[in-house]
Amino acid sequence: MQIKKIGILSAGGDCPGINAVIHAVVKKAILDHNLEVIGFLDGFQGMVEKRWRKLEYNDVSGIMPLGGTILGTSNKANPFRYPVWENKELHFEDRSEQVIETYQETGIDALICIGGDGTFHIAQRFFEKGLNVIGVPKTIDNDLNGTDLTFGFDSAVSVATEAIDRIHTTAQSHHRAMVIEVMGRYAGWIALESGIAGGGDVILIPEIPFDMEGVCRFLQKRIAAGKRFSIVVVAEGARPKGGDYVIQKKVVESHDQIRLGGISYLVGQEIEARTGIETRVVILGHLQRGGSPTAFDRILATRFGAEAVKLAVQGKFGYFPALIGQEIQPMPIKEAIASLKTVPLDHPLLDVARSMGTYLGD
Ligand SMILES: Nc1ncnc2c1ncn2[C@@H]1O[C@H](COP(=O)(O)OP(=O)(O)OP(=O)(O)O)[C@@H](O)[C@H]1O
Ligand SMILES: O=P(O)(O)OC[C@H]1O[C@](O)(CO)[C@@H](O)[C@@H]1O
Ligand SMILES: [Mg+2]
Repeated sequence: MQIKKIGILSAGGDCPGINAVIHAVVKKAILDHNLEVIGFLDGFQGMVEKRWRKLEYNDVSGIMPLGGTILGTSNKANPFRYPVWENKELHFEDRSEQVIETYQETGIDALICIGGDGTFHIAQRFFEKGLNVIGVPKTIDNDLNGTDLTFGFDSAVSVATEAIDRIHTTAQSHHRAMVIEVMGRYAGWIALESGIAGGGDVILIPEIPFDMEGVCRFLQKRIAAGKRFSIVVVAEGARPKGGDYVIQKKVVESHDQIRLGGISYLVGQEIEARTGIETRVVILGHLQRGGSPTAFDRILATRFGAEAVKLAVQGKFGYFPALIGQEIQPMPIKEAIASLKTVPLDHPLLDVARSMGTYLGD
Protein backbone atom coordinates (compact mmCIF):
# COMPACT_ATOMS: atom_id res chain seq x y z
CA MET A 1 0.00 0.00 0.00
CA GLN A 2 1.38 3.39 -0.93
CA ILE A 3 0.54 5.99 1.68
CA LYS A 4 -0.24 9.59 0.72
CA LYS A 5 -1.36 11.31 3.87
CA ILE A 6 -0.44 10.95 7.54
CA GLY A 7 -1.77 12.36 10.80
CA ILE A 8 0.22 13.18 13.91
CA LEU A 9 -0.75 13.94 17.51
CA SER A 10 0.96 14.46 20.86
CA ALA A 11 -0.73 13.09 23.99
CA GLY A 12 -0.03 12.73 27.70
CA GLY A 13 2.18 15.16 29.62
CA ASP A 14 4.20 17.51 27.43
CA CYS A 15 7.99 17.42 27.44
CA PRO A 16 10.94 19.02 25.67
CA GLY A 17 11.48 17.47 22.24
CA ILE A 18 7.89 16.94 21.04
CA ASN A 19 8.27 19.80 18.57
CA ALA A 20 11.54 18.31 17.37
CA VAL A 21 9.61 15.10 16.52
CA ILE A 22 6.89 17.08 14.70
CA HIS A 23 9.64 18.99 12.86
CA ALA A 24 11.30 15.74 11.74
CA VAL A 25 8.06 13.98 10.77
CA VAL A 26 6.79 16.87 8.64
CA LYS A 27 10.13 17.49 6.91
CA LYS A 28 10.85 13.86 6.11
CA ALA A 29 7.25 13.17 5.06
CA ILE A 30 7.30 16.09 2.62
CA LEU A 31 10.91 15.99 1.39
CA ASP A 32 11.43 12.23 1.05
CA HIS A 33 7.92 10.97 0.33
CA ASN A 34 5.81 13.92 -0.83
CA LEU A 35 3.19 13.08 1.82
CA GLU A 36 0.50 15.38 3.11
CA VAL A 37 0.60 15.84 6.91
CA ILE A 38 -2.14 16.92 9.29
CA GLY A 39 -1.75 17.53 13.02
CA PHE A 40 -4.58 16.74 15.46
CA LEU A 41 -4.91 19.30 18.25
CA ASP A 42 -4.70 18.47 21.97
CA GLY A 43 -4.00 14.77 21.53
CA PHE A 44 -6.91 12.37 21.10
CA GLN A 45 -9.26 15.17 22.16
CA GLY A 46 -8.70 16.74 18.74
CA MET A 47 -9.64 13.46 17.03
CA VAL A 48 -12.80 13.14 19.10
CA GLU A 49 -13.74 16.79 18.51
CA LYS A 50 -12.54 16.81 14.88
CA ARG A 51 -9.99 19.55 15.37
CA TRP A 52 -6.84 19.47 13.24
CA ARG A 53 -4.63 21.63 11.06
CA LYS A 54 -2.61 20.97 7.97
CA LEU A 55 1.13 20.98 8.62
CA GLU A 56 3.16 22.47 5.78
CA TYR A 57 6.91 22.60 5.52
CA ASN A 58 7.00 26.24 6.67
CA ASP A 59 4.84 25.51 9.72
CA VAL A 60 7.68 23.57 11.31
CA SER A 61 10.49 26.02 10.54
CA GLY A 62 12.16 27.07 13.75
CA ILE A 63 10.14 24.84 16.12
CA MET A 64 12.96 22.39 16.94
CA PRO A 65 14.21 24.31 20.03
CA LEU A 66 10.73 25.14 21.36
CA GLY A 67 9.49 23.43 24.51
CA GLY A 68 5.96 22.04 24.75
CA THR A 69 4.06 21.04 21.63
CA ILE A 70 2.69 23.26 18.86
CA LEU A 71 -0.22 20.82 18.55
CA GLY A 72 -1.21 20.95 22.22
CA THR A 73 -1.81 17.84 24.31
CA SER A 74 -4.19 16.31 26.85
CA ASN A 75 -3.54 13.79 29.60
CA LYS A 76 -7.24 13.18 30.23
CA ALA A 77 -8.69 12.51 26.78
CA ASN A 78 -8.87 8.73 26.61
CA PRO A 79 -11.38 8.11 23.76
CA PHE A 80 -12.32 4.71 25.21
CA ARG A 81 -13.23 6.32 28.53
CA TYR A 82 -13.83 9.91 27.58
CA PRO A 83 -14.58 12.29 30.46
CA VAL A 84 -17.82 14.23 30.00
CA TRP A 85 -19.03 16.85 32.49
CA GLU A 86 -22.81 17.43 32.65
CA ASN A 87 -24.37 19.63 35.34
CA LYS A 88 -21.12 19.46 37.30
CA GLU A 89 -21.34 15.65 37.25
CA LEU A 90 -18.62 13.60 35.60
CA HIS A 91 -19.32 10.50 33.59
CA PHE A 92 -17.32 8.57 31.02
CA GLU A 93 -18.35 7.67 27.47
CA ASP A 94 -16.77 5.52 24.77
CA ARG A 95 -15.90 8.00 21.99
CA SER A 96 -13.54 5.70 20.11
CA GLU A 97 -15.91 5.52 17.11
CA GLN A 98 -15.53 9.30 16.68
CA VAL A 99 -11.78 8.87 16.45
CA ILE A 100 -12.19 6.20 13.79
CA GLU A 101 -14.60 8.48 11.91
CA THR A 102 -12.13 11.37 12.04
CA TYR A 103 -9.35 9.07 10.84
CA GLN A 104 -11.51 8.04 7.87
CA GLU A 105 -12.93 11.49 7.09
CA THR A 106 -9.51 13.13 7.02
CA GLY A 107 -8.31 10.41 4.65
CA ILE A 108 -5.10 9.71 6.53
CA ASP A 109 -3.32 6.44 5.80
CA ALA A 110 -1.41 6.33 9.09
CA LEU A 111 -1.48 8.03 12.51
CA ILE A 112 1.72 8.87 14.41
CA CYS A 113 1.07 9.05 18.17
CA ILE A 114 3.73 10.76 20.28
CA GLY A 115 3.23 9.73 23.88
CA GLY A 116 4.10 7.67 26.94
CA ASP A 117 2.59 4.52 28.42
CA GLY A 118 -0.99 5.87 28.60
CA THR A 119 -0.92 7.12 25.02
CA PHE A 120 0.56 3.82 23.85
CA HIS A 121 -2.26 1.88 25.60
CA ILE A 122 -4.77 3.91 23.60
CA ALA A 123 -2.72 3.63 20.37
CA GLN A 124 -2.53 -0.15 20.74
CA ARG A 125 -6.32 -0.40 21.12
CA PHE A 126 -6.84 1.61 17.93
CA PHE A 127 -4.27 -0.55 16.15
CA GLU A 128 -6.27 -3.62 17.22
CA LYS A 129 -9.38 -1.91 15.80
CA GLY A 130 -7.64 -1.64 12.43
CA LEU A 131 -6.08 1.84 12.41
CA ASN A 132 -2.57 2.19 11.01
CA VAL A 133 -0.87 3.44 14.13
CA ILE A 134 2.82 4.23 14.72
CA GLY A 135 4.12 5.31 18.16
CA VAL A 136 6.90 7.71 19.14
CA PRO A 137 8.18 7.19 22.72
CA LYS A 138 8.00 10.35 24.82
CA THR A 139 8.26 10.95 28.55
CA ILE A 140 10.53 12.75 30.98
CA ASP A 141 10.07 9.77 33.33
CA ASN A 142 11.94 7.33 31.01
CA ASP A 143 9.61 4.60 32.30
CA LEU A 144 8.57 3.17 28.93
CA ASN A 145 9.56 -0.42 28.26
CA GLY A 146 11.17 -1.61 25.03
CA THR A 147 13.42 1.41 24.52
CA ASP A 148 16.62 2.29 26.35
CA LEU A 149 15.57 5.94 26.44
CA THR A 150 12.64 8.21 25.71
CA PHE A 151 13.22 11.75 24.51
CA GLY A 152 12.50 14.41 27.15
CA PHE A 153 14.35 12.50 29.84
CA ASP A 154 17.77 14.01 29.12
CA SER A 155 16.29 17.53 29.20
CA ALA A 156 14.53 16.88 32.52
CA VAL A 157 17.73 15.46 34.02
CA SER A 158 19.66 18.52 32.78
CA VAL A 159 17.17 20.93 34.37
CA ALA A 160 17.18 18.98 37.64
CA THR A 161 20.98 18.81 37.66
CA GLU A 162 21.31 22.54 37.12
CA ALA A 163 18.84 23.12 39.95
CA ILE A 164 20.83 20.85 42.28
CA ASP A 165 24.04 22.72 41.36
CA ARG A 166 22.39 26.03 42.24
CA ILE A 167 21.00 24.65 45.49
CA HIS A 168 24.45 23.29 46.39
CA THR A 169 25.94 26.76 46.72
CA THR A 170 23.21 28.07 49.01
CA ALA A 171 23.27 24.84 51.07
CA GLN A 172 27.01 25.26 51.46
CA SER A 173 26.80 28.94 52.46
CA HIS A 174 24.11 28.37 55.10
CA HIS A 175 25.30 24.98 56.34
CA ARG A 176 21.88 23.51 55.70
CA ALA A 177 20.32 20.32 54.48
CA MET A 178 18.43 20.97 51.25
CA VAL A 179 15.79 18.52 50.04
CA ILE A 180 15.07 18.70 46.30
CA GLU A 181 12.00 16.89 44.97
CA VAL A 182 12.02 15.81 41.33
CA MET A 183 9.33 14.12 39.20
CA GLY A 184 8.97 10.37 38.84
CA ARG A 185 5.83 8.72 40.14
CA TYR A 186 6.80 5.07 40.00
CA ALA A 187 10.25 5.23 38.40
CA GLY A 188 13.24 6.94 39.98
CA TRP A 189 15.29 7.54 36.82
CA ILE A 190 15.25 11.36 37.05
CA ALA A 191 16.16 11.34 40.76
CA LEU A 192 18.90 8.76 40.26
CA GLU A 193 20.57 10.42 37.26
CA SER A 194 20.24 14.05 38.40
CA GLY A 195 21.21 12.96 41.90
CA ILE A 196 24.43 11.41 40.62
CA ALA A 197 25.15 14.28 38.19
CA GLY A 198 24.47 16.88 40.89
CA GLY A 199 26.43 15.06 43.58
CA GLY A 200 23.46 14.32 45.84
CA ASP A 201 24.42 12.96 49.26
CA VAL A 202 21.13 11.10 49.62
CA ILE A 203 18.98 9.88 46.69
CA LEU A 204 15.54 8.47 47.42
CA ILE A 205 13.66 6.67 44.63
CA PRO A 206 10.26 4.92 44.51
CA GLU A 207 11.92 1.54 43.92
CA ILE A 208 13.74 1.63 47.30
CA PRO A 209 11.44 2.46 50.25
CA PHE A 210 13.62 4.54 52.55
CA ASP A 211 14.53 4.38 56.21
CA MET A 212 14.02 7.87 57.69
CA GLU A 213 16.18 7.04 60.68
CA GLY A 214 18.90 5.91 58.26
CA VAL A 215 18.69 9.21 56.35
CA CYS A 216 19.06 11.18 59.61
CA ARG A 217 21.96 9.04 60.81
CA PHE A 218 23.69 9.53 57.47
CA LEU A 219 23.35 13.34 57.62
CA GLN A 220 24.63 13.39 61.19
CA LYS A 221 27.64 11.32 60.16
CA ARG A 222 28.37 13.89 57.44
CA ILE A 223 28.36 16.64 60.05
CA ALA A 224 30.62 14.58 62.30
CA ALA A 225 32.98 14.24 59.32
CA GLY A 226 33.07 18.02 58.93
CA LYS A 227 30.57 18.28 56.05
CA ARG A 228 28.31 21.09 57.14
CA PHE A 229 25.71 20.84 54.40
CA SER A 230 23.84 18.03 52.65
CA ILE A 231 21.85 17.57 49.46
CA VAL A 232 18.93 15.14 49.51
CA VAL A 233 17.35 14.35 46.11
CA VAL A 234 13.94 12.72 46.42
CA ALA A 235 11.61 11.44 43.69
CA GLU A 236 7.99 12.51 44.13
CA GLY A 237 7.06 8.81 44.30
CA ALA A 238 9.55 7.90 47.04
CA ARG A 239 8.01 6.41 50.20
CA PRO A 240 9.29 5.69 53.67
CA LYS A 241 9.43 2.01 54.59
CA GLY A 242 5.90 0.96 55.48
CA GLY A 243 4.60 4.38 54.40
CA ASP A 244 2.59 5.59 51.45
CA TYR A 245 2.83 8.09 48.57
CA VAL A 246 2.28 11.77 49.38
CA ILE A 247 -0.67 12.75 47.19
CA GLN A 248 -1.05 16.42 46.28
CA LYS A 249 -4.34 16.17 44.42
CA LYS A 250 -6.62 13.87 42.48
CA VAL A 251 -7.50 14.49 38.85
CA VAL A 252 -10.77 12.61 38.53
CA GLU A 253 -10.78 12.49 34.72
CA SER A 254 -7.38 10.76 34.60
CA HIS A 255 -6.76 7.04 34.30
CA ASP A 256 -4.21 7.31 37.12
CA GLN A 257 -5.93 9.92 39.24
CA ILE A 258 -3.21 10.67 41.74
CA ARG A 259 -0.81 13.58 41.33
CA LEU A 260 2.08 13.28 43.74
CA GLY A 261 4.01 16.04 45.45
CA GLY A 262 5.15 16.91 48.94
CA ILE A 263 7.22 13.94 50.09
CA SER A 264 10.14 16.40 50.32
CA TYR A 265 8.29 18.38 53.04
CA LEU A 266 7.82 15.22 55.06
CA VAL A 267 11.51 14.33 54.68
CA GLY A 268 12.61 17.90 55.48
CA GLN A 269 10.43 18.10 58.60
CA GLU A 270 11.68 14.76 59.86
CA ILE A 271 15.33 15.72 59.29
CA GLU A 272 14.89 18.97 61.22
CA ALA A 273 12.87 17.37 64.03
CA ARG A 274 15.16 14.37 64.50
CA THR A 275 18.60 15.97 63.96
CA GLY A 276 18.16 19.71 64.52
CA ILE A 277 19.86 20.37 61.16
CA GLU A 278 18.32 23.44 59.57
CA THR A 279 16.56 22.22 56.41
CA ARG A 280 14.90 23.79 53.38
CA VAL A 281 12.80 22.16 50.67
CA VAL A 282 12.48 22.80 46.92
CA ILE A 283 9.97 21.08 44.62
CA LEU A 284 11.04 21.38 40.97
CA GLY A 285 7.70 20.20 39.54
CA HIS A 286 6.78 21.20 36.01
CA LEU A 287 9.99 23.20 35.54
CA GLN A 288 11.41 19.81 34.54
CA ARG A 289 8.92 19.51 31.67
CA GLY A 290 9.30 22.99 30.26
CA GLY A 291 11.73 24.82 28.02
CA SER A 292 14.10 23.94 25.26
CA PRO A 293 15.24 20.33 24.71
CA THR A 294 18.91 19.48 25.11
CA ALA A 295 20.93 18.76 21.95
CA PHE A 296 20.78 15.06 22.88
CA ASP A 297 16.97 15.12 23.03
CA ARG A 298 16.73 17.10 19.77
CA ILE A 299 18.79 14.45 18.01
CA LEU A 300 16.92 11.53 19.59
CA ALA A 301 13.55 13.14 18.80
CA THR A 302 14.66 13.79 15.21
CA ARG A 303 15.82 10.18 14.81
CA PHE A 304 12.52 8.91 16.26
CA GLY A 305 10.46 11.25 14.03
CA ALA A 306 12.31 10.29 10.85
CA GLU A 307 12.07 6.58 11.70
CA ALA A 308 8.34 6.89 12.47
CA VAL A 309 7.76 8.16 8.92
CA LYS A 310 9.88 5.29 7.58
CA LEU A 311 7.79 2.76 9.53
CA ALA A 312 4.59 4.35 8.20
CA VAL A 313 5.84 4.19 4.59
CA GLN A 314 6.92 0.56 5.09
CA GLY A 315 3.51 -0.28 6.55
CA LYS A 316 5.01 -1.43 9.84
CA PHE A 317 1.96 -0.46 11.86
CA GLY A 318 1.61 -1.18 15.59
CA TYR A 319 5.31 -0.41 16.02
CA PHE A 320 7.39 2.45 17.40
CA PRO A 321 11.04 3.40 16.88
CA ALA A 322 13.01 2.33 19.96
CA LEU A 323 16.57 3.18 20.95
CA ILE A 324 18.45 -0.04 21.59
CA GLY A 325 22.10 0.71 22.34
CA GLN A 326 23.09 3.21 19.64
CA GLU A 327 20.58 1.90 17.11
CA ILE A 328 16.99 2.81 16.34
CA GLN A 329 14.95 -0.36 15.90
CA PRO A 330 11.24 -1.06 15.33
CA MET A 331 9.55 -2.37 18.48
CA PRO A 332 5.92 -3.50 18.92
CA ILE A 333 3.87 -0.94 20.88
CA LYS A 334 2.59 -3.90 22.88
CA GLU A 335 6.11 -4.44 24.19
CA ALA A 336 6.27 -0.92 25.60
CA ILE A 337 3.10 -1.26 27.64
CA ALA A 338 3.67 -4.77 28.96
CA SER A 339 5.07 -3.29 32.18
CA LEU A 340 6.57 -0.05 33.47
CA LYS A 341 10.36 0.34 33.21
CA THR A 342 11.37 1.08 36.79
CA VAL A 343 14.96 1.16 38.10
CA PRO A 344 16.02 -2.50 38.61
CA LEU A 345 17.51 -3.06 42.06
CA ASP A 346 20.68 -4.43 40.45
CA HIS A 347 21.08 -1.46 38.10
CA PRO A 348 24.79 -0.45 37.78
CA LEU A 349 23.98 3.21 38.49
CA LEU A 350 22.85 2.28 42.00
CA ASP A 351 26.28 0.76 42.64
CA VAL A 352 27.98 3.82 41.14
CA ALA A 353 25.98 6.09 43.45
CA ARG A 354 26.88 3.98 46.47
CA SER A 355 30.55 4.06 45.46
CA MET A 356 30.39 7.86 45.52
CA GLY A 357 29.30 7.63 49.16
CA THR A 358 25.66 8.39 48.35
CA TYR A 359 23.02 6.94 50.67
CA LEU A 360 20.04 5.40 48.86
CA GLY A 361 17.79 5.09 51.87
CA ASP A 362 17.92 1.29 52.30
N1 LIG B 1 -3.23 1.87 31.35
C1 LIG B 1 -3.97 2.68 30.59
N2 LIG B 1 -4.90 2.19 29.77
C2 LIG B 1 -5.63 2.99 29.01
N3 LIG B 1 -5.51 4.34 28.99
C3 LIG B 1 -4.61 4.89 29.79
C4 LIG B 1 -3.78 4.09 30.62
N4 LIG B 1 -2.96 4.90 31.29
C5 LIG B 1 -3.28 6.15 30.90
N5 LIG B 1 -4.26 6.14 30.00
C6 LIG B 1 -4.83 7.32 29.34
O1 LIG B 1 -3.86 7.74 28.38
C7 LIG B 1 -3.78 9.16 28.32
C8 LIG B 1 -2.36 9.63 28.52
O2 LIG B 1 -1.81 9.05 29.71
P1 LIG B 1 -0.73 9.81 30.58
O3 LIG B 1 -1.31 11.08 31.06
O4 LIG B 1 -0.17 8.85 31.56
O5 LIG B 1 0.35 10.20 29.50
P2 LIG B 1 1.45 9.31 28.82
O6 LIG B 1 1.16 9.19 27.39
O7 LIG B 1 1.63 8.04 29.58
O8 LIG B 1 2.72 10.24 29.00
P3 LIG B 1 3.37 10.71 30.40
O9 LIG B 1 3.10 9.66 31.42
O10 LIG B 1 4.79 10.88 30.08
O11 LIG B 1 2.71 12.00 30.72
C9 LIG B 1 -4.76 9.67 29.38
O12 LIG B 1 -5.95 10.03 28.72
C10 LIG B 1 -4.99 8.48 30.28
O13 LIG B 1 -6.29 8.51 30.83
O1 LIG C 1 0.99 17.34 34.34
P1 LIG C 1 0.38 16.63 35.52
O2 LIG C 1 -1.02 16.21 35.27
O3 LIG C 1 0.54 17.43 36.77
O4 LIG C 1 1.18 15.26 35.72
C1 LIG C 1 2.37 15.14 36.43
C2 LIG C 1 3.00 13.81 36.14
O5 LIG C 1 3.35 13.74 34.77
C3 LIG C 1 4.74 13.48 34.65
O6 LIG C 1 5.40 14.73 34.57
C4 LIG C 1 5.02 12.71 33.37
O7 LIG C 1 4.40 11.48 33.37
C5 LIG C 1 5.10 12.76 35.94
O8 LIG C 1 6.48 12.78 36.23
C6 LIG C 1 4.26 13.52 36.92
O9 LIG C 1 3.98 12.72 38.05
MG1 LIG D 1 1.85 7.97 31.73
